Amino acid sequence: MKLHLSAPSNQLLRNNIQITGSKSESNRSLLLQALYPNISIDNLSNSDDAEVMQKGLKIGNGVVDIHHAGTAMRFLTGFFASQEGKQVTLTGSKRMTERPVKVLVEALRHLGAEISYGKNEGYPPILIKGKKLEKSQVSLPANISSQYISSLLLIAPSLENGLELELVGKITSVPYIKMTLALLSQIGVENSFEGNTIKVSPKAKVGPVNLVVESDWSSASYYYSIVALSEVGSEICLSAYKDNSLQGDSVLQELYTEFGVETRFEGNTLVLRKVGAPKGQTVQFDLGNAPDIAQTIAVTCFGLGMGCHLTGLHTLKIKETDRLEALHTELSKLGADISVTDKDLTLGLSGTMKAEVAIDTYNDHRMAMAFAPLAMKIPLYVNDAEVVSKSYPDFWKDLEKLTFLVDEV
Ligand SMILES: O=C(O)C1=C[C@@H](OP(=O)(O)O)[C@@H](O)[C@H](O)C1
Ligand SMILES: C=C(OP(=O)(O)O)C(=O)O
Repeated sequence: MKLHLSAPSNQLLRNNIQITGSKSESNRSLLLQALYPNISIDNLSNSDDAEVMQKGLKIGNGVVDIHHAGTAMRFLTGFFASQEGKQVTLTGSKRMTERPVKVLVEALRHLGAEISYGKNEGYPPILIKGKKLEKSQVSLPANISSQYISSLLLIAPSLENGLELELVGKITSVPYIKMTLALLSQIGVENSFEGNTIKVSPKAKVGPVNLVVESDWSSASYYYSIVALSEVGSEICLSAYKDNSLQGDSVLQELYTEFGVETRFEGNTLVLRKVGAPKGQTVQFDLGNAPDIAQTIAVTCFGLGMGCHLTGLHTLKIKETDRLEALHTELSKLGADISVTDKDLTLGLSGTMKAEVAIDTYNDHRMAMAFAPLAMKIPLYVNDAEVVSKSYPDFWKDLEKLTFLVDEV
């Protein structure tokens, strides 16, 4: 599906949007619920990733296809490896077979798991024969993906002696690890994270306990971008959020003040307001703790004619696509002065912005959603726009609520 996008007739926005639960919190909560059936969950994500996670958890034996869902791939690997009697092949989209799982597989094997590779060493598909994991201590590199660590932590309380992890190297995407530990605390599992050591106590029974998933902050980022690109005085209300979020992307509240966007809470509603011009001509952010908002921020800067230097982007090359390359290609098409390395991105001050460019999305939901706000400034096309369903199936409908013109061509 190719879409043509153009701006709302009135650039002074006033809208309310309801966003469903965080896919990260949802997929963790679903896994914990499979281990501890006394858990109930509210405001679950309606994303494809949460759907494949639910389907995957129900399968006893056979092939589990998790499509593009990185969290489902990593979390289900730990889950099935620790479930005695289960025998599954975990696979996914072509891109998923290029996203590494070796660190996780090695750690699980060290704990006693039986996992082998279906095709290429270190990558899905993987064949898992569920076993009782006897050991309770393992060390693993922490600089590639935090999802490996979260996968181990989620099954940790179900192991006889709990788990002690020693994290080696610079720890990446730390808030996602803390989110996992916070959810364990919410279901009454004792844990600690000191220095590079994480300890989780065993727990045989949980609950009953209700987990209320906060709405998705990564999805909220696209509205931050829209408000940043709108007229002073614009307001968008998003629900339902918490001011003590478990999601690292809630750092948007601070980062977007640089672009003249202020955030306030009215109960569980997040109110984004454009209060003035950006503070400066360039921004410099380390996004090692919030990698999923890198695309949004780069595009916001381009739309505002600002420069930026974004660091801490070393994980972007192994996500849904190589996001650094994809940003380089697509922003260049629009006229940006952009350079990337394997861990950072630099955007020069931009003057021109080419209209009617067709943005390629590379099977990456965030490419489609990050570029959409640019329609506030110039009409553009988005190719394969259905990719948004990975995390936010209602995205285009919600843009129409803001009176963007969204036409299938
Ligand atoms: O644990 C999670 O829910 C996630 C962790 C992050 O991945 P990395 O730790 O691989 O950066 C993030 O990019 C992803 O969207 C979701
Ligand atoms: C990287 C992402 O997801 P995952 O790794 O779970 O596929 C994302 O949603 O931006």
